[in-house]
Amino acid sequence: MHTIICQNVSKVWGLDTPEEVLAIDRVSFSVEPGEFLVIIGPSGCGKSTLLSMIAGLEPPTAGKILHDGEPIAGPSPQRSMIFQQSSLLPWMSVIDNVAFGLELKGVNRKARHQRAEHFLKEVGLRSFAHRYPHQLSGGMQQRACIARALCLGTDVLLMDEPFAALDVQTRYQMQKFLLDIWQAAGKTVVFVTHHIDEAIFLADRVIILTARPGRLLESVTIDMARPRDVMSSEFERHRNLFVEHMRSEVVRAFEEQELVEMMDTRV
Ligand SMILES: Nc1ncnc2c1ncn2[C@@H]1O[C@H](COP(=O)(O)OP(=O)(O)OP(=O)(O)O)[C@@H](O)[C@H]1O
Repeated sequence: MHTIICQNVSKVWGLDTPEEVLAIDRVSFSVEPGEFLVIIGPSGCGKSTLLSMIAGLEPPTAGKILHDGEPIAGPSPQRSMIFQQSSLLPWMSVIDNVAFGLELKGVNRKARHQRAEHFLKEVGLRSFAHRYPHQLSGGMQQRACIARALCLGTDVLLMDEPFAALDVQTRYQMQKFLLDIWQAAGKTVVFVTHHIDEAIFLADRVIILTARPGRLLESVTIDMARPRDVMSSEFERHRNLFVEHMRSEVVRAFEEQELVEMMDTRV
């Protein structure tokens, strides 16, 4: 069985208002259990919109989204979102943040701290358990968010440009770290980025969306062995293929943006 199925999914923001925007247009794809799927596309093409519908934070305007065969009717602990900015609660220690989902489920303090400690160790943050989020670096905060999702026993990690705010070195370390965690934990990952190298480095398969409205342009399987060498000719071949696929879409997105800005500034 597929873990996630999107069938002819569309999303219109501001339906029947002057601000109506068709963000996603009849997109269909599925995600296998344990697959690492990356969604890529030009700015504003609807990547975050699609992810928030899979998370159950927004309903589609048309079409169906299923998780393990069941229609997604709202958020669920089985699907955890990880955003560009850490969503840790600033007034709670790291361990309380990681254990927070279990607290909501009524798990007692000792049991939830034991489980949270296990996942903090997995992400290399055991010695930071009693610090507060502002005492952690950006990369460490994102690792704590991943630990929180794993601690909750989530099936599917939905990641919306989670490393975009990090410097290049930390971003690379976090990509390697995420692959290790994904391989060890056997989770399904749906990861949004507009960074071609990040997509090729991480993905089993990449879905490319067109400029808005986001439609499915291509689905590309990345059949390179891991760990992937960004300097290899094989990586370069994939990079060129993606640049080729995306070039016209990026130009289209940019032209449309310019047009919108021109209309906005017209008196
Ligand atoms: N909550 C919202 N209300 C109204 N319109 C929205 C909302 N969220 C997104 N949109 C619009 O939907 C379109 C797609 O936006 P979305 O953020 O999904 O794109 P994206 O591909 O994730 O962009 P980026 O790569 O720049 O983050 C845009 O035109 C955006 O203005």
